Amino acid sequence: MNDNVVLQVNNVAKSFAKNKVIHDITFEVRQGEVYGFLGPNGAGKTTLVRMMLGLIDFQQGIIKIHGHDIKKDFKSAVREVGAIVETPYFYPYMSGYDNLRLAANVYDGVTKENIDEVLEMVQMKKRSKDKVRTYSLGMRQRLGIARALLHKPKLVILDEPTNGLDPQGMREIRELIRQLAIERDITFFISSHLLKEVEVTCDRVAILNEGKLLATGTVQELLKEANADNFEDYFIELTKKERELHV
Ligand SMILES: Nc1ncnc2c1ncn2[C@@H]1O[C@H](COP(=O)(O)OP(=O)(O)OP(=O)(O)O)[C@@H](O)[C@H]1O
Repeated sequence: MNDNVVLQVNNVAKSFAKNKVIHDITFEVRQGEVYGFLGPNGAGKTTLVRMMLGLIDFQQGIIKIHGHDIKKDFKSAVREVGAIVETPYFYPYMSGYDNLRLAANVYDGVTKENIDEVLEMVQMKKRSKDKVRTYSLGMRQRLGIARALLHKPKLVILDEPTNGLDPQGMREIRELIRQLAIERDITFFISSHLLKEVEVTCDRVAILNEGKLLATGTVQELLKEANADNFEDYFIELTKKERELHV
């Protein structure tokens, strides 16, 4: 394996009963990049994220995290991942700090210093002694990212990280992700249906539609290849072509 590769998804397919929802997908994510997994509602993003975390099984292909096969070497693979899938849950009547302390019990060797460090990283140190019920949605999301970082994972997976946030909250999360990737060399895999969000946050993107991977690359590369000048037009055209093939 190339040391630079943190996530490998190789020829992966998944069906629910007879309904194939992921079709032979292959891509890889490199150390330190912010990778956007973009697709309309129902494309299969959450399904793939859950497969990557070992939460659901799949019939075909291999998923490796930092070289560890999620099926054959589950413990080593998940040790390398931090994730937020859906809205992170916290005990509302406990402080942010105490919530993290509780979460830290799950891992070996996470110290008080590690908790302080992740709170600092997401700029939540000042509010960490306040009860979570007093936090805004954006603050809860930042605390969720702190929790995902506690065991120093190689890869952080965020499923729709700005869902429900106002524009200011969205920008804060976006800037935090970019900052952590650049300053801490943390690799992010972000699933989203928000084009603008992915365009401004991610180094490279994969476009998923009806369980099929239609394109991968930087936004600039994709636009150049298709001779398009705006990402929204490109995306709608690309997914429309695919839809038309099926009518
Ligand atoms: N447990 C399940 N049983 C049967 N079908 C499922 C199950 N989970 C997901 N699906 C189907 O798989 C397809 C992909 O769903 P998924 O939730 O992964 O899409 P998504 O891209 O995350 O969409 P959204 O942006 O709306 O969350 C959909 O057709 C969905 O109905």
